[in-house]
Amino acid sequence: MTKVKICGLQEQRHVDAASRADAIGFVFAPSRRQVTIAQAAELAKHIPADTDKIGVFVNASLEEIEDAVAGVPLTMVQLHGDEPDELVKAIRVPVIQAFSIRTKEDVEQLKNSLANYILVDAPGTEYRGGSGNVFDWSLLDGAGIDPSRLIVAGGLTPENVRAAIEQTTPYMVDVSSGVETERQKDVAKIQKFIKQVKDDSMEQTIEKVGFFGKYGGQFVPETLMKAVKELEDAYNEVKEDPEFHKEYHHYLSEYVGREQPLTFAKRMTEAYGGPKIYLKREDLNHTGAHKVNNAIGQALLAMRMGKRKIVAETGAGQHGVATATICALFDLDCVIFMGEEDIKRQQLNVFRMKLLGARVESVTKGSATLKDAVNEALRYWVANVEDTHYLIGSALGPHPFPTMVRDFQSVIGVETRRQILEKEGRLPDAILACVGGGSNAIGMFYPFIQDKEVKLIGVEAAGQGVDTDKHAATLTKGTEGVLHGALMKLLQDDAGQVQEAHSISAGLDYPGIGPEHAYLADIGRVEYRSITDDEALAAVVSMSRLEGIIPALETAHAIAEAEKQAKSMTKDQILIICVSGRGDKDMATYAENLEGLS
Ligand SMILES: O=C(O)c1ccccc1NCC(=O)[C@H](O)[C@H](O)COP(=O)(O)O
Repeated sequence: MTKVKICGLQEQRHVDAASRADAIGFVFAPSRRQVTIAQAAELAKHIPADTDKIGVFVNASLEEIEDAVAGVPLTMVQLHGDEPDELVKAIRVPVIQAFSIRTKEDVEQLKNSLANYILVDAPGTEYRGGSGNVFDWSLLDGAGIDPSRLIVAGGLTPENVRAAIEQTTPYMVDVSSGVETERQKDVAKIQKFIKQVKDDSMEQTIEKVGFFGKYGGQFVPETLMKAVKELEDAYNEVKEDPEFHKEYHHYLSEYVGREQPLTFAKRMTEAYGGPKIYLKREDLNHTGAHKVNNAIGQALLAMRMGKRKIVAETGAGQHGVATATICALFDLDCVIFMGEEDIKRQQLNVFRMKLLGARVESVTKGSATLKDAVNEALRYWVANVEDTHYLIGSALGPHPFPTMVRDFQSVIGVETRRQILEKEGRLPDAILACVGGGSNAIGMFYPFIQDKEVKLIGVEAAGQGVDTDKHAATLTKGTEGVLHGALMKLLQDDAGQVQEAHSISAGLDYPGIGPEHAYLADIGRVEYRSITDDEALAAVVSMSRLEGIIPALETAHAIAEAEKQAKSMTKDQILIICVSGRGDKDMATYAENLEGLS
């Protein structure tokens, strides 16, 4: 597959956006994109170990180049000036030599280069490179350049890069200007460029606004349409705003306590007898679960929109607690809808929300669980839409909610990807996460979607068994239907009436599934399995005793499936489990169901 280099990066959020690129370029030559060695070194700390860090120079001395190679450290050097062969030979890391292409003669000349790689670019305008101009690719036709040495640059964009690859079949493509808006790097364009190169019809379908394949959309009443569109516009704006990202990451680090470790589970690894097992520790977040990653992002967005009132739903209470916490932090008015059944199961969290200043509204309609809480929260939003933001807790609801929640939760997968590369020097063989609405899972999976060698497994709640009427295994047993503003897979009867879901875990007790999961299941990129209540409870005991970590009931579903998966995996393989939350909230359920535990 053609590799991708994103050049001229100067900010952390752009490095994060390029986390799936094969190479990052730092410009040390005079340029508006110029960075110092210290700046590049700081950014390089967050670049995965297997991503090349390439320094771009124009007629620099060997000493200057060596300082940067050691200081960042750089894994390659790109020469964009008139550097002599002696310099190329003296550099101790692989060298890329850039050539401006105007004529066939220019192409002939570059063949004499002693560099490991040859970069073909349009002639510079303002500086020696990064001009944003395209050269005539047909000049390379039949030139006999070794494709394994060829890097194509010059005016590439997400729109033309596939055509460039088809025509020139290079080893790597390189872009700078084409992923910028008004001379600044643009997160969405960086991600789109990488997707276009690395794949494929799948991701292009995902990008169809508001839909994942056929799933998703905005199936909302007329009265909500204005609010949904307003939210969509506001989110599109903040996505590109460096100040917003800075603020978001500030709270993640200073308030939530990120980044969270990727812990090697030594005793689980030994006990399960298969692959090396790592745990992504979302349980260590302030408030005890992954939910807070999304709550902070959406609360900041609500304030940008001038809304200081928040409504949310909660199932297990984790999202309710996260939302109440963030509302206390930002002094926002907060009302949380929670099913009466869940209120009984999660007394401790109900009290936490109240202590934090939120109003908890009990929902008695329907099965009095998560689905009904979402219904009521949506109703409340319709009635109060002028000054209230609906802070949805999972990757559900009308567009832009599923995309927005996924993006805020992707911090899980972005960190995990970097951490496993640092620890093991390679990507894992399998990743598991529990799935209710699907927010921890999509946040974990999304940064790995293009890594086809990584098996992604979502674990649903089989309750008392998928062949009973007491389960929440939506992807195993569901059919297409609309719920809470989106087309998804649902548990429903022949008349289209939504059926009650069941799981011992309130957070998985939902009859639908986020639309992106429905799509990923259809195309086979993610495999979905299900685990019963009893299997989950057994996994709670197993993990508590093997690792000293008491998991949430939701998380326990992923752990139980990990034990099964481990049986068919080998010792040289790596498996990662997303520990979406800790078990404190479930103590009453554990005490009741694990009575007699010796
Ligand atoms: O980017 C610069 O400002 C720059 C200045 C001096 C020498 C090289 C420079 N950039 C190199 C690159 O960014 C890429 O190798 C390539 O030229 C990108 O071209 P484009 O996509 O057309 O911006």
